[in-house]
Amino acid sequence: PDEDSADAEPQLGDEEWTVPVSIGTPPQGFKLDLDTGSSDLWVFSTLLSKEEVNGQSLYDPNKSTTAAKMTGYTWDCHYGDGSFSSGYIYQDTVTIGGVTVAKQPVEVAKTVAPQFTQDTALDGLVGLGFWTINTAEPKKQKTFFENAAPNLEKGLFTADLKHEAPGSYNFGWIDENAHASNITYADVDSSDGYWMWTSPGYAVGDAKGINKTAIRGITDTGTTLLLLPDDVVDTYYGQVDGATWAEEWSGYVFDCNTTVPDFSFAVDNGTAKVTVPGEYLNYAENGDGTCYGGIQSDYGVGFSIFGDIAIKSAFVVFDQQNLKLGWASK
Ligand SMILES: O=C(CNCCc1c[nH]c2ccccc12)Nc1scc(-c2ccccc2)c1C(=O)NCc1ccccc1
Repeated sequence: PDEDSADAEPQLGDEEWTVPVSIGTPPQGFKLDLDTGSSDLWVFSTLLSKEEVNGQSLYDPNKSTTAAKMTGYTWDCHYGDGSFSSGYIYQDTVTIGGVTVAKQPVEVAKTVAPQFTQDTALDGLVGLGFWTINTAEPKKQKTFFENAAPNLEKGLFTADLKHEAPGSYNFGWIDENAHASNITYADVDSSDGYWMWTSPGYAVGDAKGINKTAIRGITDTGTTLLLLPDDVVDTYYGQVDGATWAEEWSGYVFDCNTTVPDFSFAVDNGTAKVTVPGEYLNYAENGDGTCYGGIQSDYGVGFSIFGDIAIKSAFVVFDQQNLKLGWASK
């Protein structure tokens, strides 16, 4: 049934993907970033001061006959890049990819960080992590997916992001035409509120065997890059001619003409693996002839982050019912 599918438009050179979301009655339309690394659904709103808005669409609860203020409720998000957003909460009807949730907590922004004001490509986020890291006070609220799941055929959603091309998210079903290989599943540990799993190892370039080292990390559509443990990062860049850690860019950079090797990570006992093409790992030009790597260190995070660069290299199943994460090539 293809009614439960949302097209994801790539923005800003694959920095993020947004999907069309409608909120309220009559429906107000927004471009929201589906984010498996957080659990708040928040949107730019008419409560924001003019200086904090830069063309984004603003949700106006007063114009929605189905909006109901959650009196006394607030929310307050802070992200690892130092960005933040906060405000009040209304319940309203939310539709994404043909799936509608009535009375979904919609966190309306009263304050947003400059990073969001400057990001004209998005009007907010749809958290698709677990409710345990939702920031609503005095009581945490469920995500759009957690509220929708009971009415879906299967308690799962899939991400099929593509390199510099529209991708798609499906809710409740797996599109067998969207993936080439069998789907290999890993166990999910949701105790920290993330889609946390452990890859048994990795390989650089076309190396046949894998370096058996556990990489514990989250699968996070809201983070652009692939943040990995220092030993893995050093081994990878050891095979990139001229790559160095540059203070001024606070990350690994290399000459833009450098041929960058693929990076593969294993799934399950290493039977299956996902290969990130070298092309995706030359992430951005710094403007001085050097390019910024798509693989960087996860130092200070506490776990690794399999961000968009990894996700767009595969067809990914987020199975909330069975706490499994499925990876397939496409
Ligand atoms: O927050 C999310 C997912 N939502 C992002 C929403 C968002 C935040 N600015 C945005 C800007 C545009 C669109 C979405 C977002 N994932 C996680 S789990 C742990 C960390 C973390 C903790 C400590 C240190 C580092 C990361 C992050 C993190 O901060 N990622 C973003 C990032 C990671 C690295 C560099 C930049 C950003």
